[in-house]
Amino acid sequence: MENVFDYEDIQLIPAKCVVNSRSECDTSVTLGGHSFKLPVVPANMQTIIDEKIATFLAENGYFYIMHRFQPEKRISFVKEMKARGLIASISVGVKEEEYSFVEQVAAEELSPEFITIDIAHGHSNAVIEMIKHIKKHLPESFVIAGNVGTPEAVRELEHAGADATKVGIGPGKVCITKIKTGFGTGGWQLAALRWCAKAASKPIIADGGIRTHGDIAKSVRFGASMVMIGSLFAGHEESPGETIEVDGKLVKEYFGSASEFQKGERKNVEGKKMYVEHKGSLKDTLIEMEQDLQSSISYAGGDNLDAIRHVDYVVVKNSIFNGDKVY
Ligand SMILES: NC(=O)C1=CN([C@@H]2O[C@H](COP(=O)(O)OP(=O)(O)OC[C@H]3O[C@@H](n4cnc5c(N)ncnc54)[C@H](OP(=O)(O)O)[C@@H]3O)[C@@H](O)[C@H]2O)C=CC1
Ligand SMILES: Nc1nc2c(ncn2[C@@H]2O[C@H](COP(=O)(O)O)[C@@H](O)[C@H]2O)c(=O)[nH]1
Repeated sequence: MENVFDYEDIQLIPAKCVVNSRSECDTSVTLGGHSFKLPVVPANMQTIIDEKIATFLAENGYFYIMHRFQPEKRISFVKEMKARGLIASISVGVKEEEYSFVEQVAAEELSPEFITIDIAHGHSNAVIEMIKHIKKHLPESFVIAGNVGTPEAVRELEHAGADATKVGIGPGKVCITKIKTGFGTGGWQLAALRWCAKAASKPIIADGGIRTHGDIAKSVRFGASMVMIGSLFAGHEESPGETIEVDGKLVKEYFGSASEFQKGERKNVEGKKMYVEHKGSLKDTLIEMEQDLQSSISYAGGDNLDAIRHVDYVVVKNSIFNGDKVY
């Protein structure tokens, strides 16, 4: 790994515009045979998504991945989505009970369109075995496996049958893995994405570290088919996190899936809780993301996401914000 950089160190270089209006630019992406409005998916975390948000996203053409932290609700969730003609997209872990869960889903002939294997250290036999188990019992489901941070891991999970891999160990806003373990892609997530994408033969989902809408375009440039985002989606009216008032201002909680708040105990804690400013409706953020990405496409000199994948870039070490606050 010779070139190490992160989102804030990169600027994409504009190419001649070919559209008359940014509204001509198409931000849609295809994953698993389905087309989605944006290459963006809210993180499968309990303070980011719930059944109501998942339904809203599916009804409006956005990709979603439901979290796995209320395991008893997953079967009824899949049934409900199927009954409404919506895509079913759920998460699983790798513990013993998840094997029988997959078998139960198969026995009920539910076959969710997407299943994400969601663990911290995805380059493991536990994930490889779970990929094989899902592919055996639910061959129609598109399997996303992660998280990983190396080309070896991407290749191994793809070889085991994963249809996409999720890249990002430790770059998350509420992540403390890098501090507690010394490992991960925190601080060089964009370079890690590039490194992994070069090895991938299937789609890659960039996960964690997105702080601005421009970072979505940068992820696409460096090989992401889809971008998973937590903190930017926290704090909306609809967000499941608790709302509290601090100094007369409304804020909402956002906590890590490996935090004590998720786990209910202080064991192997690798996540923390923060409060984010209350920021209006999720719908408005999605619209703004789409407009900003349309603008990115126009700067890339094209009219769809593919244009971004081919633009030049410069590395401007830690200087692009020029002392400005991000927002
Ligand atoms: N993207 C990221 O950087 C990170 C994300 N997370 C998120 O936190 C949640 C909980 O993750 P996770 O703890 O993996 O899930 P689980 O608590 O479901 O653990 C999954 C299994 O993997 C084992 N395990 C966990 N970490 C390791 C490790 N480093 N080495 C070997 N075995 C391990 C666990 O056993 P045992 O607990 O006994 O070790 C358990 O059997 C997930 O949603 C995950 O995405 C967590 C950390 C980093
Ligand atoms: N190390 C940890 N990473 C976590 C935890 N909970 C979630 N995550 C990861 O963060 C991203 C979201 O990142 P953001 O920068 O957009 O906020 C999420 O998708 C997970 O991969 C955790 O407890 N510890």
